[in-house]
Amino acid sequence: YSPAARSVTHSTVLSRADDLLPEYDYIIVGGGTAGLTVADRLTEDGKHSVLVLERGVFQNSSSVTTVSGGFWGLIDPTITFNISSVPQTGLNNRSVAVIGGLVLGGSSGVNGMQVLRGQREDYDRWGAYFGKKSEWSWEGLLPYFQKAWNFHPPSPELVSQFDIKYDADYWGSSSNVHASFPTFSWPVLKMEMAAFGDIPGVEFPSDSGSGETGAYWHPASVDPATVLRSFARPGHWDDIEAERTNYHTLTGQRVLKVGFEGKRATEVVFVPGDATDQSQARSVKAKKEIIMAAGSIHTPQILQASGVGPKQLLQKAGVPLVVDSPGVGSNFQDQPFTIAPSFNLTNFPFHPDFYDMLLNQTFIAEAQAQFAANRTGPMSIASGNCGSWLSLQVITPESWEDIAKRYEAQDPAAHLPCGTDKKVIAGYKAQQKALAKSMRSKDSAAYNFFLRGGYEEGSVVYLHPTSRGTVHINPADPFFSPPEVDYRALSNPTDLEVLLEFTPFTRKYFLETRMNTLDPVELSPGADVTAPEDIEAWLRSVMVPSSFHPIGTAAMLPQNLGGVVDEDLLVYGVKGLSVVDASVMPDLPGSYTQQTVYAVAEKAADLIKSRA
Ligand SMILES: Cc1cc2nc3c(=O)[nH]c(=O)nc-3n(C[C@H](O)[C@H](O)[C@H](O)COP(=O)(O)OP(=O)(O)OC[C@H]3O[C@@H](n4cnc5c(N)ncnc54)[C@H](O)[C@@H]3O)c2cc1C
Repeated sequence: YSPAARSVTHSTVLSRADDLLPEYDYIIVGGGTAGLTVADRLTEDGKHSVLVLERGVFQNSSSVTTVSGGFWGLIDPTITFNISSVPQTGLNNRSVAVIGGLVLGGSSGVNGMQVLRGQREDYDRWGAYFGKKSEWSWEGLLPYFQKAWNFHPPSPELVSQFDIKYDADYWGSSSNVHASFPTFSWPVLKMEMAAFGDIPGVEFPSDSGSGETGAYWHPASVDPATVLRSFARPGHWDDIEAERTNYHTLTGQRVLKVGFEGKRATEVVFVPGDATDQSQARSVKAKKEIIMAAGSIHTPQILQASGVGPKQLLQKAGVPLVVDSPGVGSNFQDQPFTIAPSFNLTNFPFHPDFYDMLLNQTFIAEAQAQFAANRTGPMSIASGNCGSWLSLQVITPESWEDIAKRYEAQDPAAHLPCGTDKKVIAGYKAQQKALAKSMRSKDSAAYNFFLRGGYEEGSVVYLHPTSRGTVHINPADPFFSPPEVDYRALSNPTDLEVLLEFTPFTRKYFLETRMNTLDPVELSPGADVTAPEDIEAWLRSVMVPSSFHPIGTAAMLPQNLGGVVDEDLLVYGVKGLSVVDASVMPDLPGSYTQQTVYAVAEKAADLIKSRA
């Protein structure tokens, strides 16, 4: 390979689309978390040529790299997309912001850096959709979780100060993507964590990666050598060991569609990122495979715009049909947030705390000086490192069985969008059975309280919602208009039933454990809001249907269950096209999503190499 290219780092970065080779073995659409992981693995033996086409650009500003606080990327509009969702009828017709990374490295470059794995049952459930022999299981994925991360244990001082449990056997040490702990943490967290143990049924597992429920400390995606964000770009793109002339990257390019010869995917059509029409469209060919990694919001858009999607939607948009794949853009899931009361701890003897880092100028100046001197202290904390991941049995010992029973008895079509395809309904029926089982399992988490370490707390995430949304191309403009994103929040009544249990449980945590000695006063919705209908009204007014963990829009499920990809991650009905990003997860793990995305991508790379 000898294109006119400049090697800024180790992947060969093409400065212009004119420098592209006419043909690559593999083309990866989206240089995000999954895309760069797969690109790195496919190019490491030097046998295959790979092109990554990414809509964002290389960006190494402080909003990408800064660890402290965790969310500088989220608020930087130059490296994120921000789409308004369809107004949510379940949320008083509010539209909510759909945000993800639009930068080389994708959402791993803007996320909150919390590294969590979910429960064993989550991955066994995925495999069970295909049958007992599936290699998608906890045991099947564990080697990929280990391969995906380079684990650095917490310091002995942190371990003894906070009673942190960890077991390095659940982790690996060879990846360039790092999982590490801060060098400092907020003193109140010791008590906040211990207080979970005052609640019957809450365990303290041996490691955050052991696949169990309970209260635990977990690492963040931070490189401990530099105390900068560790993510897919440094991990799988610029820190690779030698320049790879077979690994090409072209940034600032918006992929519009995949082109087919018959049923074989052969080319990718793209335009410069700022183009508003197709006049500058060009294409590049793939010999072996086109690999979709544009994330759960844009992978379904590109597939639909390419003719792979629900027939009626494509007809409406005037997109020629390549294969009727009703699951593309259905089965959309994310984890609701802001769904439990928040409390102010009015008798608070712990100093410093999380709020000092926000409000106390003297403390902030000291923390900055300490970080500048040796990269330690409060500024080494990202968005948090501990909390609880608890089963419905723990949350509501009285009602979990009734909730599961009522959910299981639902007509699977009843709460899906009108006109949902029969196969997609069958897929939901299978999920309904599996999720009802999870509701009854003490080894599956429904509720997550993530702790920040301040005098005010109340950040709760619902891990396994039952409502299903959609991501569809805008029929008026499939290519340039953002996709229509509809969470269909609270469309399944089981979600409200579960969420109504989160309020009394969270109150119990503050008022009936050792937390009570800190004189907690409820801030929102307020102690006088106790009737279910009032809590429901509050939920509908404040709930956000997303924790930025979208999945499921190109689900790995059997084809008769509305699946888009098979167990090898190949798109049904066509040849030479696969999906490797978060959209293949058939349902959510009981955790945040980045750790799983990396593990799935590592496995995807092996699957792709095995068919090379
Ligand atoms: C603000 C935020 C906070 C989060 N916090 C956490 C957390 O703390 N812990 C956790 O575990 N998870 C977190 N997540 C979720 C996690 O980061 C994602 O699940 C994961 O990174 C998704 O990886 P992906 O490969 O599926 O997609 P992405 O990493 O988003 O990659 C998709 C890539 O495709 C590119 N692209 C899109 N459209 C096109 C197109 N048309 N042409 C070319 N390229 C295109 C995008 O620019 C992007 O680079 C967070 C996510 C966000 C957005």
